[in-house]
Amino acid sequence: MSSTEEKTYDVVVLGAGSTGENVADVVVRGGLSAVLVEEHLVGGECSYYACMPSKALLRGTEAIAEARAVKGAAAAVTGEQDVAATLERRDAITHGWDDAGQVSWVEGAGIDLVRGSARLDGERTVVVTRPDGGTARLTARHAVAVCTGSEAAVPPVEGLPDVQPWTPREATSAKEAPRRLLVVGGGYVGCEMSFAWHALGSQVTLLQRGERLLTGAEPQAGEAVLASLRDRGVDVRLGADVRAARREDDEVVLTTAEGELRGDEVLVAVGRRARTTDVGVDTVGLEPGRYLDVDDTLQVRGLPWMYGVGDVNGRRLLTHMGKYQARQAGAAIVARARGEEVAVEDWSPHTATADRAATPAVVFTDPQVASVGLTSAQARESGRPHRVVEYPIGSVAGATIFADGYEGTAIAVVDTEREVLLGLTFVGPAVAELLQAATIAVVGEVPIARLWHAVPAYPTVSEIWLRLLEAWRG
Ligand SMILES: Cc1cc2nc3c(=O)[nH]c(=O)nc-3n(C[C@H](O)[C@H](O)[C@H](O)COP(=O)(O)OP(=O)(O)OC[C@H]3O[C@@H](n4cnc5c(N)ncnc54)[C@H](O)[C@@H]3O)c2cc1C
Ligand SMILES: NC(=O)c1ccc[n+]([C@@H]2O[C@H](COP(=O)([O-])OP(=O)(O)OC[C@H]3O[C@@H](n4cnc5c(N)ncnc54)[C@H](O)[C@@H]3O)[C@@H](O)[C@H]2O)c1
Repeated sequence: MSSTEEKTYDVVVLGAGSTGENVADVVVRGGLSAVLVEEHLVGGECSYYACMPSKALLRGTEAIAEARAVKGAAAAVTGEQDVAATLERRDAITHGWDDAGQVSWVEGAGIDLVRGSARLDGERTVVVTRPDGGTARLTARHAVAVCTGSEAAVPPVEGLPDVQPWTPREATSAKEAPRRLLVVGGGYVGCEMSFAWHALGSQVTLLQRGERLLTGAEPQAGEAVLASLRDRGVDVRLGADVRAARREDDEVVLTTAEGELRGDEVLVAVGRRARTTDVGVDTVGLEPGRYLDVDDTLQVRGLPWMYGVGDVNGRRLLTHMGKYQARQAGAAIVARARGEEVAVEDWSPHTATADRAATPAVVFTDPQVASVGLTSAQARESGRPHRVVEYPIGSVAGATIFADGYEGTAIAVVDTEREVLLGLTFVGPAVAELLQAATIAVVGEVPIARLWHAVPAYPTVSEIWLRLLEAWRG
């Protein structure tokens, strides 16, 4: 495309993260033309600075812990983790931050790609400033899908921006472990990165503002993760109030209510904010910097040609949910382009109902926390009649085989009126793989009476399902 070229597509997608790629793929499969505009790496945060590198940093430690938890196998673990090799494996998993593989997938999928920074310029129009300074003007016949994601939020702490804190990007791509790492925020990123860098050699201090870690999860999850972090030597301070930050030579100094803390780096992991500041949303009457307000077909309210998909709408900041929304939004865009009816009811092919009712998530700490649907607190707030059932996972035969001294807990929230599951949380080693069965039970609203026929194979950890049913029956 020459620097002045103007081009029209059926669909223009801003941002080629995991969400944008999927929107483009679905609409092209539906017979529409699509272009993706990307200013950094095709594949987005997940591939290069989030899910993939963070899990790569954690996996070695997890594999060692699994072997150490089995008498006999433990004897084979005679050394320490090879930190350099773990970082090399992380680098291989991120393809050295080179997106050539994803670019070739985009080409193979029949999607056009334009490199550069995209801004809306009124209805259905996007202006791209390319790396060479040239511009391109793209017009959408049917839809503009804004999939520009989110970025790290920085709390209003005096001096914090000046100390150049690590964001999750630096925490997932660092080339070596800092000797002392201060972590502000005890949510997903703060907990996962505290485990990772502690195991890779850093002395970690984790500062969480509230009285619990992982505040959105069942309290048992935060308690188990807290105990495990402290047990392995991470200094976790709850109720921490970071008031100021400064650099002194090579040190970062944080001032808290309890005094000063010193580190070599500070990771700020206090949540995200929408990447809508420089996307030209003001040219279509929206306020920059806010999450896009969308309906269940991911259409921006009041702007029927515009969709906000993935992190940028703030509904569920998870890769798999962004991709799910992309499938639903893509199907809605195709249907509307064909003049077909779009089904707006729950669980239709065009709506992202699971965002509200059945979002699965895993925190990859040790223990892992795997959850779907409502927690007990959310069930309480919803006012639905429900009962909470809890059972220790360590007492099922499969867990005894899996690891000596397995500790974990399963919590089921049951709708007492309809006798279906509203939500499940598993806390324990390797519980991530229990989650899809739970997601199917919640999404399918499988009656408890039928779940008795879903017999878990013996001796697997899935036997926890049977124990939960027995606990429910009493
Ligand atoms: C440390 C960390 C670990 C995580 N781990 C997990 C995990 O294990 N599992 C999970 O499900 N989720 C995880 N997440 C969340 C996950 O990374 C996000 O939910 C996901 O990446 C969102 O995808 P997206 O495509 O919506 O946005 P992004 O991946 O942010 O993609 C947006 C794209 O838009 C581009 N862009 C932005 N503005 C413009 C513009 N103006 N012009 C052109 N291009 C633009 C960006 O460069 C980017 O490539 C993690 C997040 C973090 C921070
Ligand atoms: N495994 C995964 O799926 C995974 C991993 C990482 C991130 N994510 C996604 O990314 C999102 C962002 O993660 P995150 O950890 O940045 O946010 P988060 O919302 O999970 O946690 C932020 C935490 O920071 C605390 N906090 C806020 N302000 C603070 C302050 N000034 N001082 C100290 N603590 C403060 C909050 O109480 C909260 O517990 C997550 O919500 C999740 O959706 C997912």
